[in-house]
Amino acid sequence: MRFNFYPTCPCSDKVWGLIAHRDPCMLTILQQDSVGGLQIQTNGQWLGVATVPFSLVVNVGDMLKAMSNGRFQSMLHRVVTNSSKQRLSMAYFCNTTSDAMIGVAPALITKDRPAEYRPFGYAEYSCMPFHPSDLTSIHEYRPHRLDSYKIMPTDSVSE
Ligand SMILES: O=C(O)CCC(=O)C(=O)O
Ligand SMILES: [Fe+2]
Repeated sequence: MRFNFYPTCPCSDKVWGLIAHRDPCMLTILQQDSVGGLQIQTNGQWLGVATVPFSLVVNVGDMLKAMSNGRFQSMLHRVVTNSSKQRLSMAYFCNTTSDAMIGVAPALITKDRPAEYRPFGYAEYSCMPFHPSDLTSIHEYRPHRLDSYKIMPTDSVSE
């Protein structure tokens, strides 16, 4: 569980509350107050997540993306700062144990949709640094950390 406190920021056009990232866990259950500021990236566009009273935001993490063979997407998200209102959010991260091996659920591997990821340890994954561009060029495309475990289709040899 993490409490995120975002103080008011006089340079809200230059400072991120939280830089763009994907959650590394299975699922995040987020309670946010009414200030707003959470944004998700979809089709290259940043969209604000509405604040709905008494509701929770459920965010898919990278582990669920891998286990579902990409059926569930872990969204890139960030938080912008606000020059006049402080903000509070509470994130509950649903995690595997740190020694868990993560793999695509066998029932979701088919001939038409082979496993997209090789098995990996959650501990190794969660220690992997964010891509350096996370800290510099927020707007650029950056590879997904899960891509390190992607199974590349082998070129078939034609006769
Ligand atoms: O504060 C928010 O709305 C998002 C928090 C978040 O993305 C996180 O804690 O991973
Ligand atoms: Fe997050």
